[in-house]
Amino acid sequence: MVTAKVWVLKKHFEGFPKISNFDLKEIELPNLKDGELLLQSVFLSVDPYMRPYSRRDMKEGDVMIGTQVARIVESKNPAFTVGVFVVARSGWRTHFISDGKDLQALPSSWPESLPRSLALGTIGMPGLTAYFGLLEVCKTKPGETVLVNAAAGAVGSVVGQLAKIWGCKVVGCAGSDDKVAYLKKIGFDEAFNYKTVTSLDEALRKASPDGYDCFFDNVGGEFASVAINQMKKYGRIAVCGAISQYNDTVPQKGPYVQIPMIFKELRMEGFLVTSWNNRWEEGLKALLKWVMEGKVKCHEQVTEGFENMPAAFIGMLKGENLGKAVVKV
Ligand SMILES: NC(=O)C1=CN([C@@H]2O[C@H](COP(=O)(O)OP(=O)(O)OC[C@H]3O[C@@H](n4cnc5c(N)ncnc54)[C@H](OP(=O)(O)O)[C@@H]3O)[C@@H](O)[C@H]2O)C=CC1
Ligand SMILES: O=C(O)CCC[C@H](O)\C=C/C=C/C=C/C(=O)C/C=C\CCCCCO
Repeated sequence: MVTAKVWVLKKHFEGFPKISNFDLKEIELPNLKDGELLLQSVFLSVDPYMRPYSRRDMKEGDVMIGTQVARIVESKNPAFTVGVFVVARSGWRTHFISDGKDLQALPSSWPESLPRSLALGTIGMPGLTAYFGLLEVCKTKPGETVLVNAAAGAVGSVVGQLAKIWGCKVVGCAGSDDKVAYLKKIGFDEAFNYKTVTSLDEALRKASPDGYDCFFDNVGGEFASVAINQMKKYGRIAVCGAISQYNDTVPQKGPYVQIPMIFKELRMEGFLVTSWNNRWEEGLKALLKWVMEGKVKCHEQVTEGFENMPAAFIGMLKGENLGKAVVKV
């Protein structure tokens, strides 16, 4: 019998998550039935969506939702062999049983030298979010100017690098000077710390006096309200996330955006990366190629130890991560 450790949502979040919202439990896993697999998590992801989705999809006592890179340690399913690594969506667990239907094998061309944790970040759902958000929502053209916030994060850092590959000028903002330095290192044309600028409006205008063709919005809120007024005519806004609001106890009341939307004939489109589920293989292949060619740089914020998952999650929401936040078990 294998004992799995799991993190459950003890109490729904009110405002910012706290360690006390979580409970660490042990579950004795049964012996495998025919067709089943036993897997051990090796890297687990902590993502912003977990905050809003927990209220929508979970009840207190449930195992926290999430994805992981896991290794098959026992198999009674001829389609899967021991030792193979997969991406699963089994939540915050050290070990779990699967029938194999919900597992995605890492691309067969995955080099041994490449950290498998990237399958949770740049060469995984966040990277795909950047890829499809830019390609299919922003529809960037060479020579255009792209703005991205939370730019040093899992999604934002890929947005900026893909926009550079696709011939754009890229402006990014992040919440620390170290992150701003990182953005410039990976090729952003302009970058600023939104927490320390005296005026967001001035900082955006200085970074791109002619305005922005595309705005890849990961943050929402006041930033988005200011940025929309600096969009060029016929600009496109990809509404990817609103992390500035996930932890609100009282909904923010931002200024209305209708007037610039109409006057500048903007297109603002919300999207979920799962809308392109049938093209994830295309995206992963492209992202893996760019990473191997050195055209897309990766950075991970690795927290050691399953017992530190809540702290890693809270830290990511507070901006303590540079690059994709993952937990190494
Ligand atoms: N639509 C979709 O399919 C998907 C949407 N998303 C969304 O994309 C966004 C980025 O996700 P991801 O790359 O995984 O996360 P990140 O790796 O970017 O980590 C979150 C970052 O958000 C920033 N942040 C947190 N709170 C605030 C705030 N109040 N104001 C401004 N910035 C804040 C912090 O960076 P900083 O130092 O810059 O403050 C923090 O590091 C999220 O909104 C997420 O929900 C992600 C995946 C799929
Ligand atoms: O199991 C699930 O459904 C989670 C799937 C996660 C998976 O890896 C794929 C997609 C992740 C999408 C992330 C989306 C965002 O981060 C956007 C977050 C919030 C938007 C508002 C949600 C409001 C819910 O009430």
